[in-house]
Amino acid sequence: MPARFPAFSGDDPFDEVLRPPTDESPTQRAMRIQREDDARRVSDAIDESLKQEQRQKKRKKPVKLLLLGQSESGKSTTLRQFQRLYTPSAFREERILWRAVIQLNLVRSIRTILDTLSHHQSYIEEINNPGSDYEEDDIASASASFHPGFFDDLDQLRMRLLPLRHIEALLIAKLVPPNEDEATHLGFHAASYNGHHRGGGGGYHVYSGGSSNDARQDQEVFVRPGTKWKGAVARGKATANGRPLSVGNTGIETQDEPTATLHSCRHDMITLWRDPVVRDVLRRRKVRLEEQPGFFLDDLERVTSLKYLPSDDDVLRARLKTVGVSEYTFEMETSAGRESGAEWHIVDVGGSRSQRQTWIPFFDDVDAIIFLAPISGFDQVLSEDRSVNRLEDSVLLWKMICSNKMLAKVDLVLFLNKCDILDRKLKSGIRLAKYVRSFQERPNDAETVQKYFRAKFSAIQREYSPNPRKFYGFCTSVTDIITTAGILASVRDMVVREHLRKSKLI
Ligand SMILES: Nc1nc2c(ncn2[C@@H]2O[C@H](COP(=O)(O)OP(=O)(O)OP(=O)(O)O)[C@@H](O)[C@H]2O)c(=O)[nH]1
Ligand SMILES: [Mg+2]
Repeated sequence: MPARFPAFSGDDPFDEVLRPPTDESPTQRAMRIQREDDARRVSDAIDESLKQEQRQKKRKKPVKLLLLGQSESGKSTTLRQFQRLYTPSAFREERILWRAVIQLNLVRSIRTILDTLSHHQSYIEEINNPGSDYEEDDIASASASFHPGFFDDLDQLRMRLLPLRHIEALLIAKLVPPNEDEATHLGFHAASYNGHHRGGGGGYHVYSGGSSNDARQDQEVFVRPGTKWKGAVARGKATANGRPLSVGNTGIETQDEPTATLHSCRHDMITLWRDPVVRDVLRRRKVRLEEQPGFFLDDLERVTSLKYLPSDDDVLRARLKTVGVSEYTFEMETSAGRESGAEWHIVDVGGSRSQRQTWIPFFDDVDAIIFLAPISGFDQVLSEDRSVNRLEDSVLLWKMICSNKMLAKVDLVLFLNKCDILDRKLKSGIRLAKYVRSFQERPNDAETVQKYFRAKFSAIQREYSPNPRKFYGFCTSVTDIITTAGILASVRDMVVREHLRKSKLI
């Protein structure tokens, strides 16, 4: 085959062109050297500016943090803590928008109490039925705390609390976008009746009547992450000509109706929650509202006041389920050492089982993962699958994350979360060994239990990680402002340090 180009002579083809002319005069030579020096200076300046740009880019590359864990593990709460600490003015401005969420949490707690009482009442009716085969002792024990007229009083209370049904619908319409179909049942609800309610399922419903809103009202309220729902609530707060605008999808809200109604119902709600008989029924039916997310019954007076503005603590304790995956981007507002002003992307995901396949695209280019394992859930089941123990689910998820090859180089931060609830449970006499046999005869106190879990989760990390990596474990209660501030500051410093180290290696 003929060669397309003449054979390469070995001489530099540019030599001929660039070589100084042989007949160059001294003046021409000086001018040429001057030109070449100028050109070199320009070229060096361009090189330097390119390098600067590159350095700038490396420095500007945002810190990317991914929050993972099962539903209700505390991911969104951790994100709120980051926002509270590092973008405090934005967090403060948004507090009022959480009022609707907290009001809904409260209304739902009241509904749970009334539902529990209804079920207990129908159980009593059933066991008292002449044809029933219940033992005398069962009957006596189930009815023990009821004084004559209790159920009549309860019926009247129910009637007076009827407006809460409308308020619940209003608040849901405000928060939940229309046409959303992913939602779980109010997990706690089903749990409370599971294995207790032997009656025919009848009983009264908390609120009379039925509507197409009933199905929505039985679901756990959720939002797609981002600020859309906040926009909807904020629009609801806007005023035109001094008059409040209609809100959400219903257009039926008048003057801040939820606040006014909750205020007018407050005495009845307080009576219900403080009643020793009601507490006794909740205890018998193992309904531990205090341990449930979005618990505000102990703050009824404050939360139902007409001028209620959620505190930081309230915002952290509010419950709003996440569906979907979203990146929250913010610049650290406060001075955070050298990294003040750095851009952070924190990815918050929905943790329920149906949501987990949406996590994978976010595994790319992550600096660190905070994995939340709520260790207080050792005696609970998932609300989306009641055959699965929560702790077991967390352990399996942790194994999956540790062994995932895409995440092999990502640093892992583990939050063994909800330690405050764990502590209360252990103190109330619930024994870990009953649910985790390998715990054996160890002392059933918070310190030993936390140490045990820490060792187990660390061992999984070591065993399942494809290669050694940085790993940090903390025992947390992410609703607690003071302890969490310290932990997040450590996490921030650690993540930033590693981020810079990796940027320098690029
Ligand atoms: N007592 C207590 N409550 C907590 C703690 N962490 C979170 N919570 C509460 O638990 C509830 C659930 O927390 P979220 O942050 O919404 O959970 P999540 O992981 O984002 O859940 P999904 O959005 O469903 O995936 C909220 O009401 C929180 O206030 C904790 O350490 N202690
Ligand atoms: Mg969430």
